[in-house]
Amino acid sequence: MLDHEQVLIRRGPRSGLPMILAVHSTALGPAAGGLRLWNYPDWRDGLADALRLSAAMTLKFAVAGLDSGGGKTVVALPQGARPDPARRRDLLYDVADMIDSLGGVYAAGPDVGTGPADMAVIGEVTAHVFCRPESLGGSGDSSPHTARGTVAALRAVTRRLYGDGDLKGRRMAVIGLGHVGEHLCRLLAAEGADLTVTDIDPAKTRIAAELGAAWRSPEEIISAEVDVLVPAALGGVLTTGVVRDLRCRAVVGPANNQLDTDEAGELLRERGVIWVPDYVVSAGGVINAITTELYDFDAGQALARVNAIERTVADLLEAAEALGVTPARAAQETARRRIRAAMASRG
Ligand SMILES: NC(=O)c1ccc[n+]([C@@H]2O[C@H](COP(=O)([O-])OP(=O)(O)OC[C@H]3O[C@@H](n4cnc5c(N)ncnc54)[C@H](O)[C@@H]3O)[C@@H](O)[C@H]2O)c1
Repeated sequence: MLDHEQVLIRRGPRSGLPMILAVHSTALGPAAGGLRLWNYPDWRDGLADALRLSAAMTLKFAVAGLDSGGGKTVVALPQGARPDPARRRDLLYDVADMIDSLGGVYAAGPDVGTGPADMAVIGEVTAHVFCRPESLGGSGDSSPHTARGTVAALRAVTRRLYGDGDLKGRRMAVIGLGHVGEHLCRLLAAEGADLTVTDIDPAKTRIAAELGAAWRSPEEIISAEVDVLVPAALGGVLTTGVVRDLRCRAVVGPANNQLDTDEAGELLRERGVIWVPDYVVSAGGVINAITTELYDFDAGQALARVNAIERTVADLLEAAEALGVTPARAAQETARRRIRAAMASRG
């Protein structure tokens, strides 16, 4: 059964590239979600990605308490192809026309392969875009807000484990010192957390030295004896093998799609390791962008919504315990309840 409200599939008239725009749900409000520019063996794999990612955005907004629905756009590049910089504008105009044709049902932001500069080009054609550069009135880079939201989630988990949300002296092991990871480590260092960090890029040891953080290899950090392991690199980090080796009390980070398999999720629960779904932890960036650009919140109101991730995570952990389910299942239930209530109130 098609779970989505609408899916547009087009060959871009200027670029010739396959483009998929999936609107999963507008039950809570107009849909939003990133534009992914990525390589796929076949354009249909891009379609599968757009369907999966747009449904995940519905969950993300519903759990975050935002009145937005899930959407996503994928431009499927052939394997090994790189977008031609001279023809990037063609590609972005093709996407912009597609977005504009929906008349505000869906707005796009950046995702893998795109950034604020691309949103500026899309904004030349349609108003339904967010995360344009700040110089153009957009909210720009979302990673500082994603990092801020991650700190809020870490506070909730720390309170759950130790009775208070003070991060001072708490041992945190951060995997990945990229855009989000570096901001996050700076915030955690300012709170007095005891940091261990890693990255595959040895140049990042400079950040560790500056913050007084211990450095481990990516292999070693998995079994570091810490309070919380914080994945902030790529997806799929939690395989069953990795979960068996964990010596932390919780895994809470912004990296997308952390669970390699459902089995790994079950094993976390059996081992008594708290895991909070990444789409809840990483919502700060999109919360800031959507609230400031699409809901006209001021910076203070947007920050309050990002910090509210602490309450969201605390509620999820409580519900999970009360129902005897994982936080992931509790998050899905929360989302379904909100969406059902919105649909019922619309009749
Ligand atoms: N940027 C945002 O606002 C945002 C929002 C939501 C989710 N996320 C997710 O957060 C994660 C980090 O995003 P980002 O924007 O910081 O990405 P990024 O590409 O800037 O940083 C990723 C970092 O991880 C490192 N890395 C890659 N593989 C590694 C490994 N195996 N071990 C250790 N380090 C490794 C890279 O060298 C890089 O420094 C991603 O999964 C992203 O999807 C980001």
